Amino acid sequence: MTAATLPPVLSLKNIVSGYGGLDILKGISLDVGAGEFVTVVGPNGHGKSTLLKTISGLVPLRAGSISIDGTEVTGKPHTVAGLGVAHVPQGDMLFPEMSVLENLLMGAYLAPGKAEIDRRLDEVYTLLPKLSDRRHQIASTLSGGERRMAGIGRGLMMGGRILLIDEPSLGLAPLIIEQIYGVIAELSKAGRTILLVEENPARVEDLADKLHLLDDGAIVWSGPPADLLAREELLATYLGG
Ligand SMILES: Nc1ncnc2c1ncn2[C@@H]1O[C@H](COP(=O)(O)OP(=O)(O)OP(=O)(O)O)[C@@H](O)[C@H]1O
Repeated sequence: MTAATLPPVLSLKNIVSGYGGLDILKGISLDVGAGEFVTVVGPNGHGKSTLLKTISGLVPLRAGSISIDGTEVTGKPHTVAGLGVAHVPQGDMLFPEMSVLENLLMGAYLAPGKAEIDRRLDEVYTLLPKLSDRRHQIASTLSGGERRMAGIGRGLMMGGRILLIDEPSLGLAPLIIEQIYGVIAELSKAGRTILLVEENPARVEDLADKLHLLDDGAIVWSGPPADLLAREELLATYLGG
């Protein structure tokens, strides 16, 4: 079978979710193939974080379906994590009084045993050597960039093949954003499947295979990042520039 005929590893069909009486996602469909890097861009508050939380089961699905490797999932967080989906949430969500190592180990709560935990830890330290240097440092004393790396490292400790990454550049200085995207590019090159949400399409121009533009809980445009960046009218209408 060629790559084009392989079933997607993650497939969303008409998903609807929200909070209280309000639907935030209003029927989203998208596929992510094995090893693909897909980005969803859109302005603040239009449902990007809700999309990732719905996939990982943190926000209940109201309609539609989510499939992983062709099998529909129930949406319970531990079930989704057990299928290899790791969520790197916005704002790191580290345990501030724990060390880097303790935070990383929290990510491996579903790992089958110590040997597998050690294997994942080695992999994280190889990819993110700074975390190895700072393994005994308390998380609250890390810099913003180091915290973001620890958040990504904890996601990798979940053993995820499919990474859901929520606005990794949020609140970071430009140089640090470059470093974080360098790490994400390495993960992609190493074959991880990535679904990332971001406000700024230029950040993923050279990285993403496919980009979806989200507006008010619906996908209004899909294509390669360079095509969106060339469409000034779309950028002005949906992203304010
Ligand atoms: N727990 C919640 N309860 C009620 N409303 C919520 C909750 N979380 C998010 N919302 C609302 O859902 C909408 C979409 O929020 P979401 O965080 O998904 O957007 P976003 O595109 O990721 O924006 P941002 O980049 O600012 O995080 C917003 O109007 C937000 O106020």
